[in-house]
Amino acid sequence: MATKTLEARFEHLSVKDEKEIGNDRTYGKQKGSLSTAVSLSGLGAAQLNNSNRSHLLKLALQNTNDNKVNSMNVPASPVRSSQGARVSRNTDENGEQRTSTSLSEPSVPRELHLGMFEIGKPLGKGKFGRVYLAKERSSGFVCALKVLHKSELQQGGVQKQVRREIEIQSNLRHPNVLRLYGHFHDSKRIFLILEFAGRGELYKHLRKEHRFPEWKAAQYIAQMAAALKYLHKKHVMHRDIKPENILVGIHGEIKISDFGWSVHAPNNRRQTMCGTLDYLPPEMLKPGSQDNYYSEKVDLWSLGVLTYEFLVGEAPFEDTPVMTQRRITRADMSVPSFVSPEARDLIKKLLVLDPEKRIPLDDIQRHPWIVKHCVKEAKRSSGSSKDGKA
Ligand SMILES: Nc1ncnc2c1ncn2[C@@H]1O[C@H](COP(=O)(O)OP(=O)(O)OP(=O)(O)O)[C@@H](O)[C@H]1O
Repeated sequence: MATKTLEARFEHLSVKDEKEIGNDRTYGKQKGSLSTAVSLSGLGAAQLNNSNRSHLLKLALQNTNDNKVNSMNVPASPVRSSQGARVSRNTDENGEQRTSTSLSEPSVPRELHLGMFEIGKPLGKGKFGRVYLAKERSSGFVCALKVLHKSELQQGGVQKQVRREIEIQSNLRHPNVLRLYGHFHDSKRIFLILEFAGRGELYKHLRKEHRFPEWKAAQYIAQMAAALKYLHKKHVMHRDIKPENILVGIHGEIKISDFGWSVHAPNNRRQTMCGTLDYLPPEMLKPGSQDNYYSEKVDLWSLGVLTYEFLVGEAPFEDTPVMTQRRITRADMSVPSFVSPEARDLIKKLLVLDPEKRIPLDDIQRHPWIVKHCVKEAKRSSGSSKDGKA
């Protein structure tokens, strides 16, 4: 089935709650033929060996289906969310209020639930979530399923950020922004159905290559500029642009991810590698700076840091935490001589202390360094398609 059709399919699914789907319950034993029990806690089945796994997962997911309550029978009172999506509030038998969000207005509402997905290999683990490759059973649509434990979100005090991430990301549609197709939850977990980024984290590619050649860096920055232009037009500022928050699609295209996490504790790897401050713009370091003291221009500063790190292999203000802060507030950095004059020019136009004086996104797309590498690439690929090459 064509991708477009499959995506459309997700857009028309309404999101409903489940009763105890995949609760920390042990499956398998009740099916006498199996001696091994599968716990779906944290989708722990991923730790099973391959021969058992697919069969047991099938059984476990089938079981969750058997236990599913048809929540569509529960009377609901529709209200509007801040994003204009229709939100229904139902009360379950435990008195727990459950909320379901309809992303669009499907003529025949369908619910999302774990049983719709075949769970594959783990893709990674974040501070609060585990991410699995998954396939929607009826369409074969491949996606990434992110599982967040409500108790962990609560402990970390990040429920609001997750809610914001869901609200923001589910309304974004751009080739360089990771899609969030939908979400659902049970009493313990929240499941996010995400676009699968086949080539994984950009951060890992950068560490492996140490630094990118100029043509590659320029193409990534052009894609970032296009994505940020789209986001800023929608009044969304990312505020946490860094290689760890960028994924790579199957065709090598970048996908910005991690929305609504700007106040989220930074990734451990970066803490241990080079501190947590590297991408912070000077206006966010000012004492007492609040959300409303800075604008979407913060993303331009981070784009400058990103351009530098792509080309040099390390961030421009990398130092001890105190020195990094000091150097950021003075824009104190030097670009190594192996970086081309055009790239250096763009970095210097982005890493400007006054947010209003940073080069605008439109001008980035017209900058000689971007034009040089992206036009060449466009010509190369149109030439190869004329030749009938892939
Ligand atoms: N859509 C996706 N496609 C492919 N891999 C993914 C996808 N989403 C996440 N991953 C992988 O799973 C890992 C964990 O992702 P997750 O979003 O939970 O955490 P994170 O953003 O890396 O870290 P943190 O939670 O600390 O911000 C990622 O680092 C990435 O390797």
